[in-house]
Amino acid sequence: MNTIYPVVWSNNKVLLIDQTALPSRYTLVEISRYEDMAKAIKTMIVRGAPAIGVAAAYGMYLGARDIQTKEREIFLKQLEKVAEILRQTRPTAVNLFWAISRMLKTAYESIGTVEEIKQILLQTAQQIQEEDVKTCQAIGQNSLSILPKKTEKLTILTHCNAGALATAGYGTALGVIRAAWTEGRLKRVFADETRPRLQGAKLTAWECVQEKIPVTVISDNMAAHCMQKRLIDMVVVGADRIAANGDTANKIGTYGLAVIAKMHNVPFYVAAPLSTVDFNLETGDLIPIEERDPSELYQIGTTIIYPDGVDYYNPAFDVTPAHLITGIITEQKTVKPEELITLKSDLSYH
Ligand SMILES: CSC[C@@H](O)[C@@H](O)C(=O)COP(=O)(O)O
Repeated sequence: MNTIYPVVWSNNKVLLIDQTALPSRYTLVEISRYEDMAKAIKTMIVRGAPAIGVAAAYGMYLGARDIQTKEREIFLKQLEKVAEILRQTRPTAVNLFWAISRMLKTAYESIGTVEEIKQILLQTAQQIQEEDVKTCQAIGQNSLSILPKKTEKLTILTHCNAGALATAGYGTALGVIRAAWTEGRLKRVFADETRPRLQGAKLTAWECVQEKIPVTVISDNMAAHCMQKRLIDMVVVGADRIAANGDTANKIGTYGLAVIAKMHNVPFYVAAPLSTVDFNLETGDLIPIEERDPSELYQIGTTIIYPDGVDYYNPAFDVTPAHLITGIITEQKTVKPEELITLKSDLSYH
């Protein structure tokens, strides 16, 4: 079950759950203009690769809606500008670019008046959103066959938030966890806190509490200890962009987790829709890595926690090499990273 929808189309505007306010406040932000959607993506009011894609698709419609022309060519030219602003928001999650390309392709291929094209764009954004929920549910179902075979219930560790909040609903890594919970296979989730923005502690833990899934939050540097103590049966994480060879960009800290999982023989799975695979990139070192403001590191609330005079480096993502990944769980099936290429045919929007 899942009743958390981070992006909702209602009364001609988009409502976003403000993920920067959770878990202390549950508030909705209304978005009626594409510029505000771009800002919401950049400031992480909405975040998580598939959710960013859905938000950008609605952003494209909002931008299209405000274009004041009946001339198709002028309309398409202005829509390209909307696309460019939305593309500038976050560089790593490929779902953003995938959704924008799909919306643009739809506009170019639609016949009819500008007003009719606008309506088709709204329908396409809604379709992207509906497809994503189904995709996540399929990922959850496909994961049931790869869950470690044990008579006892499983403890699964996850990093960051790849849940309903990070998708259109249900989640990818948390979709796997939801499916295992529903099947009675799950004992408990271990959620990495996920410095510096704490998506694990704030968002994954919040989602688990909503669904009454037992959750233990640990700081990131406790994961190795937990694996050494054999507290963890499996690791499952989401992805922001997967290269053709299976190298996977995900929230900073994922790579370290994969290294220690390998060291302790704990299976390490990536759960992601095919819209997160970028077959244009041969290997993970070509994936652009977002660097965010250093205040995310040195400031907790309004308190500065580092001394003056230090330098900062704040990459938001890292790349886990394919050889550390046990399998990639997609909506079609679970594959070894080197088999990912066999699923290529479905990807017409990159
Ligand atoms: C299903 S979401 C997968 C990833 O997007 C998620 O693991 C992640 O890294 C999110 O990063 P964020 O910076 O919070 O957008």
